[in-house]
Amino acid sequence: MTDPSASGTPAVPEAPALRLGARTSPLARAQVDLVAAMLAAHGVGSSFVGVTTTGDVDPRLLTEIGGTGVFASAVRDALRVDKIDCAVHSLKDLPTAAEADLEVISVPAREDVRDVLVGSTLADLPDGARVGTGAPRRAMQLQDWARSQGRSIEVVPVRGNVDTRIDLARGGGLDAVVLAGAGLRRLGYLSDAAVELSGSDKRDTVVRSLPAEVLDEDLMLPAPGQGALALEVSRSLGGAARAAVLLLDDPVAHTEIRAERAFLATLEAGCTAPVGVRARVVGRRGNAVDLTMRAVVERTLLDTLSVTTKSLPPVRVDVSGSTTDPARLGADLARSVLAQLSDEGRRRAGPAPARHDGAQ
Ligand SMILES: NCc1[nH]cc(CCC(=O)O)c1CC(=O)O
Repeated sequence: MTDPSASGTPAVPEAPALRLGARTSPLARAQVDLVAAMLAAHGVGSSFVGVTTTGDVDPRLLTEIGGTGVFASAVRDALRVDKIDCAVHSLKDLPTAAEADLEVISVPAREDVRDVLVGSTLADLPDGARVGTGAPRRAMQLQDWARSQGRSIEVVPVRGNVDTRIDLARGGGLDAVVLAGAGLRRLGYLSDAAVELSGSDKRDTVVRSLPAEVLDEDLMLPAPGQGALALEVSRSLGGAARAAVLLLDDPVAHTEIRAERAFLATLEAGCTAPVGVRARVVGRRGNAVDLTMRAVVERTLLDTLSVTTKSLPPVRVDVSGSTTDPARLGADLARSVLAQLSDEGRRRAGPAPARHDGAQ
C-alpha cells in the first residue's frame, strides 16, 4: 500500500495516482492493499482513503439494520464528493440495484468462493453443536446438512468483524463459526496443507491456530458474488484513471458475478437473503461462454409459503448452457425457482374445501 507522500513517481509517468476508498476494517484494508499491488504491477500508484460506515458502528445484526448496502453507501458518498477515485467493495455486500451516477467497471480475479467452518471440522462437531453465523444463507445450509446427517445443530446469530467472530469459537461459547474463505485468505489467516495420513490424502486446515474445514460447494453454496471485489467509479471518471481501473478486470470473474447477481436481483432478494448461488465459467466459444449455475433458496422466500415450511429442505436448482448474456441465464434460473415456489404455495393453500358437514 502506498501513501501519497511515499508513493514516489509511478513507473508509468502519465498514469494517475488513484485514491482508493474503502471501509477501515482490517479486511477492507487488506482488499485495498491487494488492489494497490495489482495497480502497482501496472506501474500505477495509489493511496488509501478510509471511510467509516453505518455497518461498522451499529452493533445490531445486519438482518436487523435492514436494507442492503449499509457498508457500501458511505464509500459511495466519498466517490460522489470526489474524495476518492475508485471504491473497493466486497462485491457480495453491494446491492444489485444500479446507481445512476456510479458504475462497477472492474471485477478482479476471484479469491476462493467457499465458506469455512472455523473452530472444528464437520466430523468433530458434537451433536447439538452451537455454530455461529448471522447469515440466513449459512444457517439454512448448515441445518440442511445436519438434517441429512441425522444430527442437530444450534445456529447462534453473531456478527462483528472477522477477528471478533473467530474469537467466539475460541472460548467464546461456540463450537464453531462460519466465515468466507476469501476474507480469511486475504487476511493471511487460513493455512491449508495437504497431509498424507495412512496413505489417504487429507487436508490440515487451520485458521489462527483453530481447527477448520473449507466447506465444499455441495454442502454450502456461497453468497452471490462471494470472493469477488467490485471496483466502482463515477460514470464521469475518464481518461487514464478509468483505463487504470479497467486493467484489473477479470472477464471470467465478471461473467460469473453477472449471472449470480442477476439471479439475486430477479428473486428481488438482498445480500442477507437465504440464497446461495454459484456460477462457473467452464468454457468459451467465440462470444459465448459456457456457464454452469447451481443455487439453493429457502422455501419461505415467498410470502405465500407458511412459516411451517421452514423445517422443509430448501429448493435446489441448476442449469448449464452456452450464452452471450450471463445475466439472462441467472434470471432464467431465478424464474424457475419462483415458479416452483409459487406452485407449491398454491398447492399448500389448496382450493377451499367443499363443506358438507353439519350445514343444514
Ligand atoms: N458480510 C461481510 C463480508 N463481506 C465480504 C466478506 C469476505 C470476502 C468475500 O466474501 O469476498 C465478508 C466476511 C464474511 O462473510 O466472512
